[in-house]
Amino acid sequence: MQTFHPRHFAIVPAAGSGSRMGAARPKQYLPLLGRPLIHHALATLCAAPAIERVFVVLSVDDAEWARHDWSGLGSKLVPLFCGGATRADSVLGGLRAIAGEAAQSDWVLVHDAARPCLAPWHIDKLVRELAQDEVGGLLAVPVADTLKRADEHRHVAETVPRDSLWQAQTPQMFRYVMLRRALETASEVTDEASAIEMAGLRPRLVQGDATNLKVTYPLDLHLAEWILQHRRG
Ligand SMILES: Nc1ccn([C@@H]2O[C@H](COP(=O)(O)OP(=O)(O)OP(=O)(O)O)[C@@H](O)[C@H]2O)c(=O)n1
Ligand SMILES: C[C@](O)(CO)[C@H](O)COP(=O)(O)O
Repeated sequence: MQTFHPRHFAIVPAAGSGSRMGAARPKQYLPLLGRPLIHHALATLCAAPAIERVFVVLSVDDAEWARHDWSGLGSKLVPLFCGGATRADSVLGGLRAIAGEAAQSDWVLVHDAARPCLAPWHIDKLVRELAQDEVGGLLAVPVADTLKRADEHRHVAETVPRDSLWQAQTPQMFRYVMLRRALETASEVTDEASAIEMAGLRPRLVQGDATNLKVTYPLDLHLAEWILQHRRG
């Protein structure tokens, strides 16, 4: 009997402006250890044996991609100039652009360009733990701090129980057709899992770790640099 093995594709949304970083150019192109920030996550994804192809979603008028040499990352890497106004629009644009290549039940791993410390073991764990899952899921870490909800004067209104609260990271891994349909109907979501939840499904939480941080503010660049410099293996 012939068995069908789903393939794994990566989509890397990289069409944001980095407004909270406040730099002169989008944060994905800021230098980090001598490379554009986005290079680090792309290198890890392109080197992952499980991943067939890595699609980078850039803004339609991105002028910076072509100024860098990506040839060292090999033939898996494909730029797509179809970013949208929001992260969700960019991911959906990428999914539509690869319609000819991805089969309905192939897996898609969506990973922020702004998370440069993605490691091979993050990808391996996600792919392994979700291999038999009906829905898919995401890397995440349990909340470690005590949580406060603020009132309008920035006084503590209440302490929020943190049991069962997790911080969502990327990659987030779902079947191609399920994710595309979910994003086509979802509104105002900040991650793929939210769109899947709105479709009535329950993504699985796969425990990651704090090193896979998102570079949002200037301090995060220093943290990312330190993590990459001190990483072993
Ligand atoms: N219209 C958008 C907005 C965001 N992103 C991407 O989504 C990821 C996570 O978003 P975020 O960290 O919020 O990036 P920015 O939108 O660039 O940052 P900011 O919100 O500070 O402007 C980033 O890799 C970013 O490039 C995207 O592809 N298209
Ligand atoms: C997808 C994400 O990285 C999960 O933490 C996040 O939601 C995207 O970041 P944003 O700052 O909300 O755009």
